[in-house]
Amino acid sequence: MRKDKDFEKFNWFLKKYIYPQRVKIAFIVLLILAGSSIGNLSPFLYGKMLDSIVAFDINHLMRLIIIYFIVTVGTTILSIFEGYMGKMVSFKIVKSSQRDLFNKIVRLKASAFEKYTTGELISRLNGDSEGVVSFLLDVITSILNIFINMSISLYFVLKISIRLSSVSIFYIPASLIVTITARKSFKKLAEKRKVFNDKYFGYINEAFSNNIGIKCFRLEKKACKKYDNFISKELDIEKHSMVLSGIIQMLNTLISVISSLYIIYLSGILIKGGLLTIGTMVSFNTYINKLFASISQILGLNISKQTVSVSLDRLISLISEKSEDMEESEKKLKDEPEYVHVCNVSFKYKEDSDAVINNLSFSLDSPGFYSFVGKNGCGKSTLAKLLVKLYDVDSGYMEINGIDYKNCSIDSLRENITYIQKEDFFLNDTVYNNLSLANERASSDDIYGACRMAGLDGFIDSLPDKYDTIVGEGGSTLSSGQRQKLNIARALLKKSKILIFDETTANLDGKSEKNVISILKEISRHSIVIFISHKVSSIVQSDRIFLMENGSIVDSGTHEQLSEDNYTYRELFKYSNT
Ligand SMILES: Nc1ncnc2c1ncn2[C@@H]1O[C@H](COP(=O)(O)OP(=O)(O)OP(=O)(O)O)[C@@H](O)[C@H]1O
Repeated sequence: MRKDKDFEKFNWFLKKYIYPQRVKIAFIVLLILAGSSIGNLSPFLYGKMLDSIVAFDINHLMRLIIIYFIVTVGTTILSIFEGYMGKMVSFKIVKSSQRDLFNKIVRLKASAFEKYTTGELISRLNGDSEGVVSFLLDVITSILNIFINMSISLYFVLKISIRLSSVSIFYIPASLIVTITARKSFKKLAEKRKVFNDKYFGYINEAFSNNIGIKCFRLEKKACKKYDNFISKELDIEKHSMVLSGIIQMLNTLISVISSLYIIYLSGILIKGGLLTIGTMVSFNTYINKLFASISQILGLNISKQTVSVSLDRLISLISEKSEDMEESEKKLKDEPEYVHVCNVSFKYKEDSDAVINNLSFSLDSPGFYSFVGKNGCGKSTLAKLLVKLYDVDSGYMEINGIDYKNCSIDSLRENITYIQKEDFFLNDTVYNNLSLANERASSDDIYGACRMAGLDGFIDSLPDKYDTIVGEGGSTLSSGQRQKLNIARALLKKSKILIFDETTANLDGKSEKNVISILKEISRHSIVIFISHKVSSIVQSDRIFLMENGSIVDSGTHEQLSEDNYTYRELFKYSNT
């Protein structure tokens, strides 16, 4: 059963990534075979040269030297060419599997994304496929060669002396026992190393991306100490690996030494009895070593398979995660959306956690400025995420323009709903390119116009390279208010009929907030604007405010109505100024 599983996963990888390169791989195999067939002549020639020296046949020795020189140069040229081609093919296969993995990762469902840390994903993307590809290519390109080497060596070994070849009766079973015993330990070690790498990359990513927090809380020492802990854990793994390799190496050396000494002892007896020459003894030694090297290569591949199988499991488990495109539904929004209905919706992030959205219902049937307010953690942002189908509801029903969310294509939904999330989303690119992410079709004039409306034109003009200024990783060179204004400009560029803003005015100064709200009010004349905020000054002009508590909507109305009728609402904004 286990074997079948292993076969299945290796077969899957072979078919998907190695098979498309079959012609080049076949050519590499041919090069290897040609190289090793010529190379196999060397020990034979060497033995003959020694015998010519002993026989004082200098003319024959000269001929043999010339042939030996040609054979050596020829094999080297073939091996350089084969090495180059091998690297190219391996690069292509690794990159094609990494491309697929990257495509998969960026399309993972938000819920699947939460299962892995960033470091874990980086570790799987970079570390796992390379190991698998190099192992499989190694097997494919060397297996034939190994068997040819084995057959040729075996032929010469048996031809030179059957009595000397009896050493194999000890060597082969002894080596097999060592390999089989070592396999399990190497697999366990590989699993341990992968888990370590995931945590290590996760920590590095965390430490670098939180560098300001680390500075502010004076955590540099702690951060370095934690890094030292990682080093000592890695050292433990390395030690374990070295001890294991050391033991295996020791056992293999013992097997080899015993075999060699046995050969020398027996050769002595045979030479004394005139049954063997010094030259043939040297040739025999070289061929038997080649034979043993081929056997140990096969056994080595068997051990590597255990390590690679761990990498392959990790690749497959990531590839088999649910991605959004796997669930892409057929129904597309034909027209621009005009209404959204949410009926008795409930949702929890994890199976075993409490519901974050509880029997929530509301309808937005016409353009307007709709605000969602409530205490921290009451589920406002979660609701926004459900509205763009980042998560699927557990129960209840959501529809947009008559299409059930369950059947509505994610592409068409997100094309028609602009969601400006609370967390910043900026690439380390120019201001211009960051803006055009919202709408690739937007012209320069559209982009300049949107920035003017968002109150950004003065600021952008003051930048050294204006719109070509690089904003830094995550927009780190911009202030939080400037980032929010850029987000408003993005929303203006996307021009959709439904817009969701999650705390988009939280960091704006009074004047900028007023400007942004008046723009959004203007947009809300023909679009549905959903606005999440803790600032009463941002929501006071809303056409309707939904008050949320524990994942449900408990009341709704205008600011005046709620202020008058609802105690919770009054308490919520008790300390805010309008
Ligand atoms: N990815 C997640 N996985 C698990 N739980 C989550 C996740 N995101 C949010 N939560 C939990 O869901 C609840 C609602 O969070 P949500 O962000 O929707 O609240 P909110 O009303 O927007 O809060 P705030 O006003 O503080 O922004 C919280 O208890 C939070 O801990």
